[in-house]
Amino acid sequence: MSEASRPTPARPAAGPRGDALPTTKGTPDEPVLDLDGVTVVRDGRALLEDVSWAVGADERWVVLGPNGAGKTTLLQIAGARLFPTRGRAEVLGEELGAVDVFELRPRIGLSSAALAERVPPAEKVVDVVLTAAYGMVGRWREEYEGPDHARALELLDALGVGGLDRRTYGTLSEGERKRVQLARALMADPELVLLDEPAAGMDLGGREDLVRRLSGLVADPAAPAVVLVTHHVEEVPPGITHGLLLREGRVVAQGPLEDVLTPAALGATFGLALRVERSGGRWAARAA
Ligand SMILES: Nc1ncnc2c1ncn2[C@@H]1O[C@H](COP(=O)(O)OP(=O)(O)OP(=O)(O)O)[C@@H](O)[C@H]1O
Repeated sequence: MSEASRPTPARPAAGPRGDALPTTKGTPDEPVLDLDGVTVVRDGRALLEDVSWAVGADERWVVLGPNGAGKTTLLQIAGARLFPTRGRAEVLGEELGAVDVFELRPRIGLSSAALAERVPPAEKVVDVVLTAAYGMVGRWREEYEGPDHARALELLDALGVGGLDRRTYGTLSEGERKRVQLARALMADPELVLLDEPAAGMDLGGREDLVRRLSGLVADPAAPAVVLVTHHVEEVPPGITHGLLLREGRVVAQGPLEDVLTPAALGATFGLALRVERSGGRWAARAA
């Protein structure tokens, strides 16, 4: 299945080896995301209500909220997969509704459950990553060049799944799939990286390893803007600079992370009294 009517190859840049995630930052000085009064209505119900939010090119955001808060819906707007019912959304300087989204999407690295479900189980792991260079899911008749193949292998390696490139996607564990999805999100040298619950389904060791690798990504000044969605403050990697809290489609709080991850704001978001602790750049929350 294809995301784009005409595949447009991206030009990935070579990056460092090892633990570092090879990425290159985009150029814009303007916000990579600029939402103004965004409302999304389905079946007469507002899934997002009057959301105004700007993400700068140097910022790394986490979006937190309970089940059904609208986090994925917000990421779908940010990924140019969904249009607002009301309000205005600019992604990478382009207004949704006034731009060809098929040209916009290859500039965005998206990792989401919806996209993952579209990967054919028989697809080779390296191809799951490679096809992102063409904005596609599922290999068809594209010709991939040597540097693209090398970059896909490099990304798989950097995410700790370097030995799985010849396996089929359907044979991977959930944690392995998450890593492959992340490699795919970074493949096309995106200007904006959107990660929807990247640690969901991972065991404790896998989660900690992923948080460490994501921390390396968000700490890299050369990396693009990142927006990470999660339910758990424990999954917020050190280096995340800003937070947005959502409840029932509305923004409860947004801003610098330390101002947002407070017991009051998190308590209002999740609907219970919380204790919040920070240690070594990591966060933890439990019922008070
Ligand atoms: N196409 C749709 N039509 C109607 N309702 C929808 C549609 N898509 C999502 N919803 C509803 O919108 C609400 C927000 O969904 P969304 O997936 O954005 O929440 P979320 O914060 O990502 O939730 P979770 O943490 O459980 O993944 C949910 O109640 C969901 O059932």
